[in-house]
Amino acid sequence: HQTSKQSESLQRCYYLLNQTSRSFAAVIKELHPEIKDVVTLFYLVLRALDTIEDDMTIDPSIKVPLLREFVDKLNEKAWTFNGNGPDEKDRIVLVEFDQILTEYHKLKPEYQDIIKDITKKMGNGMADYILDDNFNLNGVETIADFDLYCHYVAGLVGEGLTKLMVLAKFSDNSLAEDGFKRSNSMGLFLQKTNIIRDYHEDLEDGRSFWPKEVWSKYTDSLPSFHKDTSPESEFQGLSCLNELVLNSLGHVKEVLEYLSLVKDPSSFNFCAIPQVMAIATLATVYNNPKVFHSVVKIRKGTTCDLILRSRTLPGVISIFREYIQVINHKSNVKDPNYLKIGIKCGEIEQFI
Ligand SMILES: O=C(O)CO[C@@H](C(=O)O)[C@@H](OCCCCCc1ccc2ccccc2c1)C(=O)NCCCCCc1ccc2ccccc2c1
Ligand SMILES: [Mg+2]
Ligand SMILES: [Mg+2]
Repeated sequence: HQTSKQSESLQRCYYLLNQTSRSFAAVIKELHPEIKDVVTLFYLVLRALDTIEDDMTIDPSIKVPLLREFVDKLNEKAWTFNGNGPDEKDRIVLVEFDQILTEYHKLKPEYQDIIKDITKKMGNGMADYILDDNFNLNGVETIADFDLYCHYVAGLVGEGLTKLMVLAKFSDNSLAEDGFKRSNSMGLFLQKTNIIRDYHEDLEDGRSFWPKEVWSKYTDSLPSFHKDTSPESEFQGLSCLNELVLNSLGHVKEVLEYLSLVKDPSSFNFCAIPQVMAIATLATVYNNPKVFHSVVKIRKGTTCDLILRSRTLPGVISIFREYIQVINHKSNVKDPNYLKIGIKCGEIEQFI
């Protein structure tokens, strides 16, 4: 008879999930049993790939081929990697990658194929955007680069999740019939919010994903927003930050359209909660000079309130409306993008 007890390796995978992402672990565990395991493995495989990308102690000449070939490890039975620096925060998912492989090989072939396809594209995309130690090679230069990099590391996750949910019959086929435009926006909204929020932390790690096409309008050197605390430099930094928030708001319409098409309640919560955290984070970082000196996070109490209110689409929409208002009211009339941000907020209010 079928025992309900999870295998040792599956239990270990849930341990690895909890160790590497409190926020996503909480929402993934909410999912229906039919897709909870495959989404957990999808997360762990991509987090392992990202742990290679994020590790600045791995030389680019090693890292680039490792990223491009990572997808081939999914054909192995027990591959592991111990080459991360000692301080790399999620190194455990690579050290214990054999546990993930054991469970990955038990998945239905069509689930394995979705994970493999996304992993291959993401690994090559990350490799295309590797910086060497003095910010050269092909960093994120233009706004098109910004969108493409975020497509590789987050938009593709949305695409893969949509394919998994449609295959498992937890979402309308219509989510997979827009060329994954809305799925892409789900990832870009989250990733762009993180990139804006992580300005200081990323520069400390020796990297940045803020597009040069934007920041070069406000400074000759991106670290100046942190180093130069003069009012003039702070004003330039805030104008740059606010322009990136404006760019991120361009995804809100498609995010809300996507959420309106997710029918299964557990899948809705899984999709809605990260987006609601993101709009709250965007409103908090908007016009906020603390971003240049620390990672600005939303308060714990706010998080609990947001989770409770985002169980239904009207609840999610009311949260977005509220934070769009916050951004509008925080706007500085001297900000070069003052009018554009007012228009964008107005457009979103019309739409919702
Ligand atoms: O190192 C870190 O802790 C942060 O790394 C960031 C970075 O390095 O840029 C960065 O790493 C990106 C590369 C690995 C992606 C791993 C991932 C994340 C969330 C998932 C959720 C469900 C299933 C699979 C998932 C896979 C990162 O984690 N950014 C957070 C935003 C990515 C959101 C992905 C995403 C996209 C669409 C979604 C739609 C619905 C629900 C969740 C969604 C989640
Ligand atoms: Mg990362
Ligand atoms: Mg990364």
